[in-house]
Amino acid sequence: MEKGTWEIKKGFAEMFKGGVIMDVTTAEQARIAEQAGAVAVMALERVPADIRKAGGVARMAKISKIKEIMEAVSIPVMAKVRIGHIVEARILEAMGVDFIDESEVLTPADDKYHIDKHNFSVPFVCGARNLGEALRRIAEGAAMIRTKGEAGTGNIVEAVKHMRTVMSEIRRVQGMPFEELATYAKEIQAPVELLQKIKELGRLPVVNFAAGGVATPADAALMMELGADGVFVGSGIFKSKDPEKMARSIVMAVTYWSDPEMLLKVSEDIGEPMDGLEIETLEVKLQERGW
Ligand SMILES: O=C(CO)[C@H](O)[C@H](O)COP(=O)(O)O
Repeated sequence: MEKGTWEIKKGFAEMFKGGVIMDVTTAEQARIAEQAGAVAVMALERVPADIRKAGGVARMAKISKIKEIMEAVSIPVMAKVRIGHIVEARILEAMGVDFIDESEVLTPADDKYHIDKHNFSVPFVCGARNLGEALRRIAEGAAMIRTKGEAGTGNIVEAVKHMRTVMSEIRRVQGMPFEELATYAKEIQAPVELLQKIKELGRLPVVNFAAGGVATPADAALMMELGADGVFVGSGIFKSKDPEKMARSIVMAVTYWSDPEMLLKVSEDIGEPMDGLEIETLEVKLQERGW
């Protein structure tokens, strides 16, 4: 099969729809994620709550760590690179990871430019807080979008804000006559061709997951209710008191997000969720990285 075409990259991301992608830092965590029913894992050095706590520069995970995770599971393995770090991305592509996340959770390598993702065979996912940001990333070649939220806080409010923003901007585009699209494209700094596509499809042209701050099964189901195609969870699982239970319950909640009886059942026995942080108290907002 031809490798690395736009259709293949985009189609691969579509296979994750309705699923949960879990951040993992060890082979052991990757196995927990796979057994819980994650559709993919994201290899990184530390989960966002720990990155936030430790401060300093957060980079691509150690090669040995990523290899260990790739060997431990049969589901796809994603890994993060710093925004604009072309070489970290080339290294991950050479390793054969399945997907790259050009992520604001790591310290940016470039304060102006994101990676030209068309230059890679491996597909990329990128974060966005609004439609303009999502479309700029897609124009650069991202085959999947995730709303940013505020990673590592266990606070769902920013994830909700970003998903609601993207969805309401899509609805606005749907109602716009064609002659207004060019001006709106200029306003949100997005290519007009992509806005035309959105008007046609009534959604983003790639899969859009929610991320950043999911800490309970109810949080995960809320993001599905708001229109997410699936959910990324990191700290919410591995900073909870019982990661195995929490991972399983979050997967169930994403599958049965519209069934309150089922949500009640899967929310009953999850152990203690991670501690949460108020957004107003944060010194660093990861969501502000990238543009
Ligand atoms: O950047 C990500 C998506 O790839 C993180 O996995 C996600 O944002 C995790 O956030 P949290 O730790 O709050 O669940």
